[in-house]
Amino acid sequence: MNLPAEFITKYQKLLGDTAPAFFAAFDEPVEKGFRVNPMKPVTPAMKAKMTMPISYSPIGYYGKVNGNALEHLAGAVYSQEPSAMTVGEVAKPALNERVLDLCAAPGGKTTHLLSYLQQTGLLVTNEINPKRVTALGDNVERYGARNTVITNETPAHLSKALPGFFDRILVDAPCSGEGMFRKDPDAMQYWTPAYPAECATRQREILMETVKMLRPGGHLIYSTCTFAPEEDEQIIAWLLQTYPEFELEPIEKVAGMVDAKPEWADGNPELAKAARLFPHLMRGEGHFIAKLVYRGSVEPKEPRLVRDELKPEQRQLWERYAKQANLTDLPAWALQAHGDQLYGVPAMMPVTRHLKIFRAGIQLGTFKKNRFEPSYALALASADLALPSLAIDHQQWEHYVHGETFQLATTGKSGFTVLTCAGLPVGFGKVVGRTVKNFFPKGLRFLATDENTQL
Ligand SMILES: C[S@@+](CC[C@H](N)C(=O)[O-])C[C@H]1O[C@@H](n2cnc3c(N)ncnc32)[C@H](O)[C@@H]1O
Repeated sequence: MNLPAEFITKYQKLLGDTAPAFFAAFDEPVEKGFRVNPMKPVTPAMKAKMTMPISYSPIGYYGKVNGNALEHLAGAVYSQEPSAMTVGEVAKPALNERVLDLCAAPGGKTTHLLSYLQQTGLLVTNEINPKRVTALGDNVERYGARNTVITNETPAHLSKALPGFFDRILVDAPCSGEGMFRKDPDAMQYWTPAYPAECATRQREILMETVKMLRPGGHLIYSTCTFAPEEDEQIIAWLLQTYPEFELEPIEKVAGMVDAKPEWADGNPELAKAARLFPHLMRGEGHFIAKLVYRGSVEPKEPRLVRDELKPEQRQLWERYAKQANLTDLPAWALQAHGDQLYGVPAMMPVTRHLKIFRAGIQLGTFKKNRFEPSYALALASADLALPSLAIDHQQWEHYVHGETFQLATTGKSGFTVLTCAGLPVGFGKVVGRTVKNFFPKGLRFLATDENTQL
């Protein structure tokens, strides 16, 4: 690979004897990986792929998955390069926490955090870029999350709205992306010797806002996919100098991870508690991760939480559907209607004004004249709910994602039914006699074949 000349000079100086091995790694094949969603069933095709476990993630495997496969479209697997998986493992939220993923699109780390929250607590997942937030929305929906609010905000607006609110914040910072050069050589186009320092300025600005959103005792996880000390050790050194309330917590170094390098910043030996992942030392593209605990003492005021906002007739329609669908023991939602759309907003979400919310919670469905039509998102989030369901085979699933109706061998129970394939909820169908009407979203339909949907 043709690495920029100044990049080579810089890392020759920094890495000394090990620089040749580091440069040689850029000519090795890209490492692929995938995570399994612990909130969904494992299909036989997944089982057959889960042969090379990643030692530091109980849900991570080496290998490639196909974006058109049933398992991917139904949110049972998520493609992620292996070194990026260390971030979710280090961040690992406990059940019921309030978590913020501040720089989240397309959602690799968000879906990893969701795997540990297990539908409890609250994940606010934010993406500043309005184009990228859509992909984040799609990935959260596929993953089947019922506890997530997606915002499209600047860190400054969020910190104003949610001061001292979070138990855990992940800042997977926008960076110079040196760890992406192998996967995406175009990333090198943006690189100049001055680029890491420019990114560092933005990273400090993001962190200044992040600090305002942590509660005392909360954790901050900072990560980048670059090797540049300006954006890694030097950012953490600056954070510790500027905010003495932060303490680094040690990250266990496994599978080739190494201590971060104090000598690449201000020499503070504490910095060695953070971790570096180099492509010549481990199977992955490269990352930097630091975990800090915030020892601030000012307890924030508890915010007012969201409440139901439904017209009586809407409540009636929803309750009628919920009863039919066995949704009696409802998840912790505030039910809110926006126009004819009903959302289940995580009950732990505070009331916020002036925030650009891309999606608050899960879209449950649409109010039609005198009835309620459940949504695709609800089907994908129903793996552990007792909604009426109907098993279809792979062939029927191929017809389903193409938008076709199909026939049952015998008359089925009428009404909206979650269709499952290999145990995975894939969307709604409406059974009328022997016909299953297709409710797979029009925008997602495609011509599926046995070949193009192989996991
Ligand atoms: C490294 S990427 C995030 C990858 C993501 N966490 C994942 O695992 O899929 C960094 C993200 O930060 C966003 N970003 C850029 N400038 C930002 C800013 N000033 N504040 C917050 N986020 C920003 C970018 O749009 C980008 O999506």
